Amino acid sequence: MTAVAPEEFVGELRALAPRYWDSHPFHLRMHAGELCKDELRLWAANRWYYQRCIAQKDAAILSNCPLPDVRRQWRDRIVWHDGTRPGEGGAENWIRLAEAVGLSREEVLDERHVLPGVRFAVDAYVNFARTRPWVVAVASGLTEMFSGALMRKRLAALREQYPWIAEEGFAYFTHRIQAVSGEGQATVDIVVEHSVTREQQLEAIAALSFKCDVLRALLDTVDYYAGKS
Ligand SMILES: O=C(O)c1cc(C(=O)O)c2c(n1)C(=O)C(=O)c1cc(C(=O)O)[nH]c1-2
Repeated sequence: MTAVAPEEFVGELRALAPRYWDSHPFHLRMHAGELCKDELRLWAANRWYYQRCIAQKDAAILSNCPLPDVRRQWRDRIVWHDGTRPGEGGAENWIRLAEAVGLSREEVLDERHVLPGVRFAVDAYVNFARTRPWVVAVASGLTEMFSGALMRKRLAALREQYPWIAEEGFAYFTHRIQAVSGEGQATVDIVVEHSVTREQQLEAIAALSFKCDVLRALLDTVDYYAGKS
């Protein structure tokens, strides 16, 4: 099988957009202002588990990647999430969002609200990055092609529909929206450059599809338990 041209390959990756979680019923209810405080709290506490595992996922990619040029770029992601000192970084900003919706730092960090299905889905993502070739693991992060638009929509909806959430709580999104525009393109460039054969291209497409399943599984679980506690 011969590899398709880069534009066609990127088109195939983008064609997975309908599988992305932006159209998940839980997100639609969030954007419509239909979630109660407890449901937003459940979401924030469970998304925390995703946020805290992303740096480990990225470290797994780093450890499997033999190319200094790629590693140099990729390590910035770990710094972005962890910050350079305690009290900074994306993960910390997620905790501030959780606090703004009414959770204590302690109950976020001890993961008492993290649901089994969420843990399984996120752990599968980290294990994927640990065990698959580094470029395939990088491709699984290509949901970033779709996340900028979703985060902009979410930020506007949260400000408008849930005015009781203090503005400090939104630092995660305001920072992430900026980061993702650059990172999203950089990820596409790495995947295109290093997926040379058709088999590698197909593996990258399958990886993105897997990641869409991870995100959907996470939100299916939250949606199932929302309003039940
Ligand atoms: O809020 C969102 O909808 C959303 C989605 C995604 C994504 O599509 O994977 C990420 C993020 N946020 C995010 O904040 C983030 O740091 C992030 C890292 C990754 C990744 O796979 O490496 N995805 C995402």
